[in-house]
Amino acid sequence: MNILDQIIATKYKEVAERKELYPVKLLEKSLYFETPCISLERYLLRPDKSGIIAEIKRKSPSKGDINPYVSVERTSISYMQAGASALSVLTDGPYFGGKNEDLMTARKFNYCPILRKDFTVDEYQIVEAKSIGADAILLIAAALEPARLKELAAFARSLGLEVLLEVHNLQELQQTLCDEVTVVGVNNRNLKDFVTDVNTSLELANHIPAGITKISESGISKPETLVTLRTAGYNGFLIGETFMQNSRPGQSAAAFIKEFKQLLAQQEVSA
Ligand SMILES: O=C(O)c1ccccc1NCC(=O)[C@H](O)[C@H](O)COP(=O)(O)O
Repeated sequence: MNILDQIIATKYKEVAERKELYPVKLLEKSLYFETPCISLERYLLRPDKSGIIAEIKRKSPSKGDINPYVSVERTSISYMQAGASALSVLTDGPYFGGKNEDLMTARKFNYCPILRKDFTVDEYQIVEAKSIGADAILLIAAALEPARLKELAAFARSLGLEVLLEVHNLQELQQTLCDEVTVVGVNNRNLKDFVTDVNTSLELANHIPAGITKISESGISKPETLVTLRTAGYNGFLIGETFMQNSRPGQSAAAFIKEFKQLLAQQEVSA
């Protein structure tokens, strides 16, 4: 059993418990059901933005504690002031130290797309995502049968949420890409050994159909890497650890984005 299998097994149990505690009828009373979602895809494609989705991540299976007592209010605001295009908030508790309240805090203080980064296996979690103010959800190809993934994607779209389809290889991409998905994320982290390699993104870039918004996820630690990924056709870059391992993640993001923009300007001059 790899770590993803373990997380998913825990998630099914958690969802069954939450359904009892907070029934769908209750979640549907949330005011966020009246609020239109902010498009992640649109923000990633905006030329005035960096394409960075800055993540709030307290801990992880690969690194253990990263920034367990982070202030979500301060960090989310400073990420957006630094020039991030969107926020990603890990809401999984057992493996990532997150909670729904983290996303609700980020929602309260920011007008920007927010990805609920969790391990979605059931429609209930999609209703929950909408009820806490998320704009997009994650569906992981390695965790779902293709037909089930399509069903969940269609359900998310029916609530106005965007779907980020996460793949690790060509087979997953070919099996799961469907009409309901317009944003694909390539995860550079091998979930068997946790090794990250951005070549995973570079190798898959040309296999993702034109018209799909492409995101490279995990293990990005240098602004130069973003330039390479952008040249390969990526529109978005999901970054957690690199920022979160700093006591002030927003400052780390600001320095990173400044350098990225300088590199892009140099690239334009020399083109
Ligand atoms: O981060 C992990 O250790 C991990 C392990 C198992 C499943 C998922 C995991 N991470 C979730 C993510 O997708 C990342 O948080 C995200 O892509 C950002 O990655 P990074 O910039 O490397 O923190």
